[in-house]
Amino acid sequence: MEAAECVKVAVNIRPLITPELLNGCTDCITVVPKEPQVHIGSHTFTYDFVFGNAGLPCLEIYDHCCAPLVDALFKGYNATVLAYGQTGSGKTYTMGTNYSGDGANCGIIPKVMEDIFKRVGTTKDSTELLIRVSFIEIFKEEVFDLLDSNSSALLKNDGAVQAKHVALSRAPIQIRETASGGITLAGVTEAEVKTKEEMGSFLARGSLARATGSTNMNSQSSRSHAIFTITLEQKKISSCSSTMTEDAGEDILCAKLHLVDLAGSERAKRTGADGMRLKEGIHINKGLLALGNVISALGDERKRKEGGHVPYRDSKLTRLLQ
Ligand SMILES: Nc1ncnc2c1ncn2[C@@H]1O[C@H](COP(=O)(O)OP(=O)(O)OP(=O)(O)O)[C@@H](O)[C@H]1O
Repeated sequence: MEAAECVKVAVNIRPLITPELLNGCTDCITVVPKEPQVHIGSHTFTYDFVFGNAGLPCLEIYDHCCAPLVDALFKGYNATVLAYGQTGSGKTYTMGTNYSGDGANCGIIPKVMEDIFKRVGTTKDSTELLIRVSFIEIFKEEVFDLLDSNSSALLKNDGAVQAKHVALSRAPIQIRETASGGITLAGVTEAEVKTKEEMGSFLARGSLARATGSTNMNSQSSRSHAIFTITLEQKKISSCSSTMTEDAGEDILCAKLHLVDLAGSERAKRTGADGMRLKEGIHINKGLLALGNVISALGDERKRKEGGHVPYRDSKLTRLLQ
């Protein structure tokens, strides 16, 4: 992959929602026709893609931004999709991390699942595949396992309210560094899945267990960064001559796709947050600042060439995505 292709930035403009229309809000973003460019007041911003409003149709986000990453996953490349934006801007909706398994959600993760299992169907005669998922959240700088089996047992009986309680009372997971410098999460659930439905059930279970709360700007605001990780291990079946082995020079090809729904950046004045919500907001903004610093350090070609410091250790979010 060319360096210039390593990071792509797309903006997805959501329509005004009912409470905003009732408050007399109007669109403040103008999309430049046929260009990936938007105007906000006197400022102009250019991205790789613009979806929604007068840009490309929202339904095409997956095809333009994520299908190439799923393709790369099957070729052994790691990739990350991050949804970043102000609280209430539509990150959870876009990623599909409010998945309930009823098929109504057309967010990015449900489409990734569909695409992966379509591809599995076409390679199963030549390749043995092992697919695992984990789903964690970083809430107030602590990492929690959204697929913790204790919470799933309670979920069956008591529904969402109980799930929220369990999510908050669980023991946090420790981040460990391996001898080779890799990052692992001690004891995190890594569930093996064989079908799209099975993967969907883990997404739905974790979505329900995630910490949410109400603020002035979003009645169902995510108070945590959520990371749904799909790990794909491929081993060629020896009787077949697979191009995979020739490409990678390895018998087993392993790659991860991280799908991240970040908590929204907030201004306490506008969210009306105080007490616990305010403390959550401070942690959220700190994590997002650390992420921004890491991305700028990586994006600075001169610093990168000089082997400049990348501040991964400034937050759990950046350590995990390291
Ligand atoms: N593309 C869209 N079309 C229609 N409604 C949308 C769209 N995107 C978001 N919404 C609606 O906007 C509201 C806020 O969306 P969402 O909860 O996804 O925001 P968020 O960025 O995840 O917020 P937070 O950071 O507070 O968690 C929800 O009611 C959601 O249903």
